[in-house]
Amino acid sequence: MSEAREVAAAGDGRSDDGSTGGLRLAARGVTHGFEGETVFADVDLAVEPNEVLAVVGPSGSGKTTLLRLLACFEPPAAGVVTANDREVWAMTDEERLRVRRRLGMVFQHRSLFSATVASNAAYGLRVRASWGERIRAAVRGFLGSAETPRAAEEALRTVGMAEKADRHAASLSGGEAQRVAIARALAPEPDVLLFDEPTSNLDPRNTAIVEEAVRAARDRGMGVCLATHDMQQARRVSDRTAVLLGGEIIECGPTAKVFEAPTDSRTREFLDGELVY
Ligand SMILES: Nc1ncnc2c1ncn2[C@@H]1O[C@H](COP(=O)(O)OP(=O)(O)OP(=O)(O)O)[C@@H](O)[C@H]1O
Repeated sequence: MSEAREVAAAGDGRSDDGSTGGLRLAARGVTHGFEGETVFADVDLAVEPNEVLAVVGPSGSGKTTLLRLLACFEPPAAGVVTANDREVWAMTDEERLRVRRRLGMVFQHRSLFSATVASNAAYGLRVRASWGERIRAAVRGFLGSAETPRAAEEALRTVGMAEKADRHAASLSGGEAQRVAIARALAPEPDVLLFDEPTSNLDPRNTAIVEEAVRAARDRGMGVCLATHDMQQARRVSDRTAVLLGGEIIECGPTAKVFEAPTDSRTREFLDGELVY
């Protein structure tokens, strides 16, 4: 069976000719916690193609934990995570890996590799390349970053880091490293982006650059799940907002509606900064 057919048979959203359709990632009745303590229970949430979904909530409410479950890092304690309606933890390791390769992720404790900016940005492209491409690239010196693939270059340009492509990652400021981590996630054109506080280290100008990159990714058809405690950021970039509070999603809907006419009184209090957890 060809790889395209195998993938189509796995039902992860790629069509028979190998082209990609959208990927819908969802948590269904998900409960998770640590050391006997429940962080959240019975969470339902889906990241649709072509949308930015913001997950907002106070520190410690479980935003990172939820993103890690959607990223298939670990199975939930209860409930299921699905990719195009297939339970990811019922898939074979190979099928799940294919789903993960369709995700672009930036987590708070991101770490760049000890290599140049260009090599970091090209990482996802190297991982996704077929063995034949990898061998040809290695022969051309691509793996040693002698050449930056166009998609990596483009992603670096998107976050304003193209001029620093030859710099070593260790020499970057925190904000620059953050932007390179974002370029690394964007370069392979994933179907879904999972961004955990992607602008926490950035000044207003660079925050605006990243927010524009998020909108552009959405406009190219990607689904973006953005965890943030910056309410104004959620308002500026997201199409839908989910409020994670007190161990549950208390509200999820169009961003304008959540901000202007929330159905749960705790949402209003949280947005107004009156609810302290
Ligand atoms: N690996 C772990 N082991 C034990 N407890 C954990 C682990 N990861 C997270 N927690 C706990 O789970 C809860 C939720 O953490 P999480 O990082 O998901 O919250 P968050 O909403 O992303 O917070 P922040 O906005 O501060 O990043 C916290 O109480 C945290 O201490």
